[in-house]
Amino acid sequence: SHGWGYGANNGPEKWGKDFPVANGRRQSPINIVPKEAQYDSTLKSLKLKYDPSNTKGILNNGHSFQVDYEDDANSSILTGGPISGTYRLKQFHFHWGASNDRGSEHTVNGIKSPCELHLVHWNTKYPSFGEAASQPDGLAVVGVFLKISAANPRLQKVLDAFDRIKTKGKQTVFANFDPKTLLPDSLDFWTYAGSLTTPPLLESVSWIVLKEPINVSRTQMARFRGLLFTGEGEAPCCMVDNYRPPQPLKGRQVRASFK
Ligand SMILES: NS(=O)(=O)c1ccc(C(=O)NCC(F)(F)F)cc1
Ligand SMILES: [Zn+2]
Repeated sequence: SHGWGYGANNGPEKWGKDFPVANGRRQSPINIVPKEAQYDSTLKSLKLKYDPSNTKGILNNGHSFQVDYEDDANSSILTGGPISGTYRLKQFHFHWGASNDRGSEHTVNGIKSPCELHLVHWNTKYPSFGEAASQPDGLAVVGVFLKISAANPRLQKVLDAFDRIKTKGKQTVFANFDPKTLLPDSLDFWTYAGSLTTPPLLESVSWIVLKEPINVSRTQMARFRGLLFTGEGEAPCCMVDNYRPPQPLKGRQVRASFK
């Protein structure tokens, strides 16, 4: 059967058929309107502590590529910000467009970025990621926008792995990568209660979207677009436009950690 994807027949407009929560009350992504975000002085600063030796590998999962981390100890964790307790890093991945005018999931004042990084963490009050993913306070995802600028040397190691994960299902060894190197100087953020942006669209995510983008060059973006949605031996389909558009806010409040 044809699973979900980003094509005309299985894309975001069709997900509600198999996943009715697609029309739920806390869906992601959203359009962020900075002027309507409420500054909340009680928000703590974000604390991210990552151990590069936890890096497990890099995988083309047919929707994006992700870098997976060991999560059987509190060595790569997120604390502070809007969350209470300790959340462990599970993986990070990206969403991007076929051209530089689109690709991000969150938008700011209706403006799309060419790419968006998601660092996915789960609440250690639950026994596992899978368990946490079904709880309203189970996950915390840090979103970082990428903007076209000079080449970002911190992305090079990720890009250099693409030749080995070109097709769906391929994974390769990837070691000692510190995701902290992908973060901007400022950890100022917007935060709101949302969901996974891909099926099963579970409403379990505390979203933490950084205000400051990181750089990516046109050439580096072109290499993202060289990955394939399709598996080896299938008619090749470029992995591009793997983003869900903004969803209705439905009365939710977006808070800002900064004035
Ligand atoms: N794009 S996102 O919102 O950061 C995002 C993050 C994680 C997952 C994920 O682990 N899906 C598999 C699961 F949990 F079993 F359903 C999907 C989307
Ligand atoms: Zn994502």
